[in-house]
Amino acid sequence: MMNTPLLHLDSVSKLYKRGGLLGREEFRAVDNVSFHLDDKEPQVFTIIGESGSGKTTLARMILNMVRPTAGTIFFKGQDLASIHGGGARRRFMKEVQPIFQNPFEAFNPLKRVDRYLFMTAKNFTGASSSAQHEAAADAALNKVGLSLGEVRGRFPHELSGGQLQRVAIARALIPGPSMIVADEPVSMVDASLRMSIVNLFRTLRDDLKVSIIYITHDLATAYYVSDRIIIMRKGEVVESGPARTVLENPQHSYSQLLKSAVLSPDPHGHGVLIGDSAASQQARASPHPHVSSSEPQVR
Ligand SMILES: Nc1ncnc2c1ncn2[C@@H]1O[C@H](COP(=O)(O)OP(=O)(O)OP(=O)(O)O)[C@@H](O)[C@H]1O
Repeated sequence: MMNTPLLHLDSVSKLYKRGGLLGREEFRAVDNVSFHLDDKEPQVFTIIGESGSGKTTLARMILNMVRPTAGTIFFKGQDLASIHGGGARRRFMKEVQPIFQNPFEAFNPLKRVDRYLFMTAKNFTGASSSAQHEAAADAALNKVGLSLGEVRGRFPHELSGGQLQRVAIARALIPGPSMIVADEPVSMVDASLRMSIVNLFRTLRDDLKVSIIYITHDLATAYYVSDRIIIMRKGEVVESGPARTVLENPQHSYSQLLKSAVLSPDPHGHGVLIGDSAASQQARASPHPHVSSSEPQVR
């Protein structure tokens, strides 16, 4: 018998109405998406696709911030639509934590970042003394390679984008979640630091048994970090499966285009991930390393 999945999306769609009074039409931002994450083995599950493919809408539905128009999302067997009231919401938020694209928007510029950590500890760990809140904040910061000493009293603008995104990840860890939904978490981070952030996801998966939903348009980090991948296009899943299989042997023409954008042929006819060579230096210099004018736009 299959055990209850951690997360299960069953034929999930989101429709928006578009246009003015005349010519108003329904637009499918997410179209009949189904997948599940196993409860036993934590994974980095990547949702990849170009701009407008519905990734953020899907993330918001998984976070229970947006209701699907059709279909059902289950977390540990519970239908998200059945979560009502403060207590139930808090229990869900303790289990499923978000990380957003721009840490400078996620933190109020006038508020010291350590306050967010203390508040999260206060709200989610049951600890009541400020010494306990500080200990929880420091422990979470240590998991992302920082310490309370480094961020204490600092305002967001006093940290780099990479540091601030680490603080956001530390904050997300304080409640002890079983899943983190990270929507484009590295696109505002300096290219040279991206790999260190996605590496962190693997550490969290292995050491803390947290499942990560990694939403991105960045093929290089996706290829490197993912256990499983779904590729979205215009709201639909066009391909899914183990990351290596999908990216090494894409079946769908759109996935093949994606592959050609991130892999370059080597003399033996195998694809080579843009890695350590001149190509990667060029990739680091460019905000969209996998995109060149002759290749598909993957944003
Ligand atoms: N609240 C809304 N009302 C109407 N249309 C919306 C709404 N939210 C998203 N959309 C539309 O749904 C489509 C999918 O958007 P979504 O943000 O999910 O895509 P995405 O893959 O995350 O793209 P990006 O990487 O640019 O954020 C887009 O065409 C967008 O304009």
